[in-house]
Amino acid sequence: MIAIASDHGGYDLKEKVKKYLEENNIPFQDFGCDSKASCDYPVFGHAAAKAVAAGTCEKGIVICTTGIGISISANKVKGIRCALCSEPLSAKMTRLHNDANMLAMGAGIVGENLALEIVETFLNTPFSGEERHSRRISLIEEI
Ligand SMILES: O=C[C@H](O)[C@H](O)[C@H](O)COP(=O)(O)O
Repeated sequence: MIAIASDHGGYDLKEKVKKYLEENNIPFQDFGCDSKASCDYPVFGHAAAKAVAAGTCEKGIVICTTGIGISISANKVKGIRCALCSEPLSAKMTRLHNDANMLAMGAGIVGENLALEIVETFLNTPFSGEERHSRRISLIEEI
C-alpha cells in the first residue's frame, strides 16, 4: 500500500501518479489534498508520513510545487526517510543506499513522464542491505 499526498501545487501530478498506480495494480491511499484550491503542504505531507511510519502504508509519495516543503514536513516524522528526487538515478540510489521509505517530487520541477519514471524506479528498486548502509541508517535513526 502506497501513501500518496500533495498540496494544490502537486495536485495534477498526484492524479497522474494515481493513474499510473491504478494501471499497474498498485494499491494506494490518498491523504489529500482533494482539489487545486490553495492549501498547506505540511498537513498532507504529515498525514502520509504518519501512515508510513505506522506501517499502514509501506511507502509514500508526496508532491508539492518544488517537492521541498512537503519533503521537509514528511521528514519531521520519526522513522521517515523522505528523498526529494528529480531524476531516476537519485530514486535508485536512495532506495539502494538510504532505504528511503518516501519519495518527494516537485510538480514544477519534473514533467509527467519523468515523474513516472522516478516513481517506477523508486518502487522497483530494493534496499541493497549492505552493512555499511544499514549502519548509516541506524545512525540516522539514533539522531
Ligand atoms: O515547498 C513548498 C511547495 O513548493 C508549495 O507547493 C509552494 O510553496 C506553494 O506555493 P503557493 O501557495 O504560492 O502556490
